[in-house]
Amino acid sequence: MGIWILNASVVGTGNERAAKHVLVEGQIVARILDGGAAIPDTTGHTVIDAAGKLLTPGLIDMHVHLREPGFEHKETIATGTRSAAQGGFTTIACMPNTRPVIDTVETVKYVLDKAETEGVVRVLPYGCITKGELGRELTDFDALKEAGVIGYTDDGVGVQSAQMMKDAMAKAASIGMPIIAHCEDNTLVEGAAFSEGAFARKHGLKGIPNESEAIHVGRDILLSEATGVHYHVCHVSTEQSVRLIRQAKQIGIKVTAEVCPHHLLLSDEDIPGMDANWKMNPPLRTPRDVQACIEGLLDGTIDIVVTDHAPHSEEEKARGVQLAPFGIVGFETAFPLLYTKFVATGAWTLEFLVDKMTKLPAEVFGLPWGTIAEGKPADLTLIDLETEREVDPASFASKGRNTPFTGWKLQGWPTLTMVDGKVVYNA
Ligand SMILES: NC(=O)N[C@@H](CC(=O)O)C(=O)O
Ligand SMILES: [Zn+2]
Ligand SMILES: [Zn+2]
Repeated sequence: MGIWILNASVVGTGNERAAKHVLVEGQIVARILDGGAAIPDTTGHTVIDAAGKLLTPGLIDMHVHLREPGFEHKETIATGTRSAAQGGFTTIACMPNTRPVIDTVETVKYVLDKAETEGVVRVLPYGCITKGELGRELTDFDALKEAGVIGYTDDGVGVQSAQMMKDAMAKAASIGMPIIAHCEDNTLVEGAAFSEGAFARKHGLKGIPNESEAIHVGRDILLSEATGVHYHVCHVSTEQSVRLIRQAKQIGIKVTAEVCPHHLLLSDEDIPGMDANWKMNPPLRTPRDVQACIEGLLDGTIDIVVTDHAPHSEEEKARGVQLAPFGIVGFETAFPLLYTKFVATGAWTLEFLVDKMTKLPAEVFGLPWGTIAEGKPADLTLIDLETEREVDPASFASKGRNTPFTGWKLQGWPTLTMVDGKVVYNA
C-alpha cells in the first residue's frame, strides 16, 4: 500500500508548472503520471489530494543551528526538526557550535542518535575545524568523517589564523571533504552589534565593517587555490565578498557560497530601533550590499539559499542590543518570504527559487536528494502559493521567536512535508 498524491503542480522550466499524480511506495517515488491522464486507481492506497498546490522536492537547508546538546532552552533536535518540517525542509545540515561543540566522535554520534530517535527530518552534522572552536588545534578530521560529518566548520566564529585554515584545508582536501567558513576577522569587529552604515551612524554606534567578512573570503580563496579544497562560504552579506567569489569562480577555484533570506530582503536602513530581533551575524548591511547579494545569486556566484536558523530565547534577546546574542530563526519563513518578495513579484522564476533550495544544495554537497523522479527518495513538500497569511511567531514549531519578519503578509506556505515517504508535517 502506497500514497497517491493527486493533482499536484510540479515546477517545470521558468514559471511553467505541470499537473502530476505521484505515487509514493515505501521510501521511494514509484510513479509519476501526467495530470491530464485519468485519475489512477487508488484502491488500497492512501490518497492526498494536493488540489493544485505546488509539489517541490523536499527543501534542503545546509546551514542551521539545532542547539542540542547544551542549549536546549533555545531549541532541541525535536523542536528544531519540527520547525524545519513546518518550513518545508526535509534535509538540514546542523552547525557544531553546541555545548560541547561537535568536535569529537561522541558528540557526532550523540547528534545522529538524537536525530534518529527524536528528529522528524534528515539531519546531517558538520564537525568543527578546531577543537572547542578555539582556533588552536585541528580536530581529528578522519575520525569525524568516519563518524558521519559532511564537512568541517567553526561556524559562530572565524578561523583567525591563516596557517590553521591552510592546514585544515590541506587535510580536508586530502580526504575529499569540504571546508565551510564563517568569515569574520575579529580584530575588525570588536563588540559591534550592527554594521557600519546608516543605522550605526544615526545612533552613534561602532559598526561592523564589510572588510571583516571579505578579508576572510579573500584569504580563504587563496588558500583554497593553494590546497585544492572545496571551500564553501557561509552567509555571504557584502558586495566585496560577492566580487571576490565571482572572480575566484572565473579562474576555476573550487569555491561555493550561500546567502540567507534576510540578507536578500533587509538592509540596515530597515532596522526600526534598538531591537535585538534585528541583530544577527553577519549583520544587515547597506542596500548596495543587498543588491550585490541578489545579483550574485542571480548570476550563480552564490550557489544556494540557506536559513542560518539561529534560535535564541526571549530572555536572551531581551538583554538589549549590545548584550543579546546574534541570530534569527529562519525555517518557517524562508520559502514564503522569497516566494512572495521575488517570485510573486516577477523578479525570479519559480524554478530558480526552488532550485536554489533543493537541487543546487544537493549538487554543491553531493547529496542524493533534491529532485523528484521515479526511483528516487520520496522527500516532498506541498506548498500553498495562494493563501496569504501574516508571519506570527506564536505559530512557530521552533522554540525561537526571534524574527524581524513578524506581521509580514506572505504567500507560499508549506502545508505538507514528507521525508522518505513518511508525512512529517501536515497543516
Ligand atoms: N548567525 C548568527 O547570528 N548566529 C549564529 C552563529 C553564526 O551563524 O555565525 C548562532 O549560532 O546563533
Ligand atoms: Zn556564521
Ligand atoms: Zn550559523
